[in-house]
Amino acid sequence: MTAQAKAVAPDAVPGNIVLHVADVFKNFGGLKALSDIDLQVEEGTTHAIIGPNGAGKSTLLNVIIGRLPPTSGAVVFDGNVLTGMAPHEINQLGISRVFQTPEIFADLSVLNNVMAPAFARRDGAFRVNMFRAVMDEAEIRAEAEGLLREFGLYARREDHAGALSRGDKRRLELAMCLIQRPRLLLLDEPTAGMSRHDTNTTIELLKSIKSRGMTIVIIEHDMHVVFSLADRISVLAQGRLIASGPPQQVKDDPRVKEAYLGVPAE
Ligand SMILES: Nc1ncnc2c1ncn2[C@@H]1O[C@H](COP(=O)(O)OP(=O)(O)OP(=O)(O)O)[C@@H](O)[C@H]1O
Repeated sequence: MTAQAKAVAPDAVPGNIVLHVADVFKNFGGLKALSDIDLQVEEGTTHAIIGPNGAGKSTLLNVIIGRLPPTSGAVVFDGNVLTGMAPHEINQLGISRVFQTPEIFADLSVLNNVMAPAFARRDGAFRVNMFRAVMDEAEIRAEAEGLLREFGLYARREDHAGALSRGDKRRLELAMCLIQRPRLLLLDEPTAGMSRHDTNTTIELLKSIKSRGMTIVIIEHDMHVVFSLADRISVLAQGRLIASGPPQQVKDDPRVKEAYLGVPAE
């Protein structure tokens, strides 16, 4: 059976698995960046993907969002095989990604940055959440302002987004994702380069997003962030998934200690 067929077989994917990375391999020439990755993300959970530098985390994220085709295997989201789809089609299905380098419109106001994705969805650029087609500008503005209040950016709403601090830009990008009401939020090192204070603010924000039942996949180096948020942790090392499970189980796994500390597993 092919990986793709296996991924969509009804008995292979339990009902509450929203994302299934099924037997994915990714080679760059002779380099095996990902080998035999099988990862399942349950709806409503926060699933962290961790691993030492060069383990394959960014490659995995890029395969999920369609920026890189897998060499073999498939990614299935909510019953849809994503493999072969363009990144914007994957976004339309309800997957939003917050990038390491915030992708915002620097010359637009903070408020307009948050409103822009909602207009795009309302005006037909997005297929899902069609109820948004009836939203008028006042409703979109009210929702955007609400998000900015929650994210501590309301006072800056008329400022150019380019003038925000690094931490505020990342929170703005998060608000731009949330106004699209994604079903899955992918976070690529959301606190990279942040001060401890900014990191803690972002953790609290993500906890609040998580408490609404959002499914989150997070790639993160900072273990304080990982253990503050994750319900499940999957560990990549040299392109292979070496452990996956609840945080304490993963923390105690000798293979994980070996991957991080170079201490041989018993
Ligand atoms: N486009 C590419 N072409 C060739 N090799 C690549 C490419 N992208 C990544 N690699 C290689 O694949 C391996 C996995 O890289 P990847 O960036 O996915 O790791 P990572 O876990 O995200 O690392 P880091 O934590 O340092 O960002 C590395 O050996 C990297 O050099």
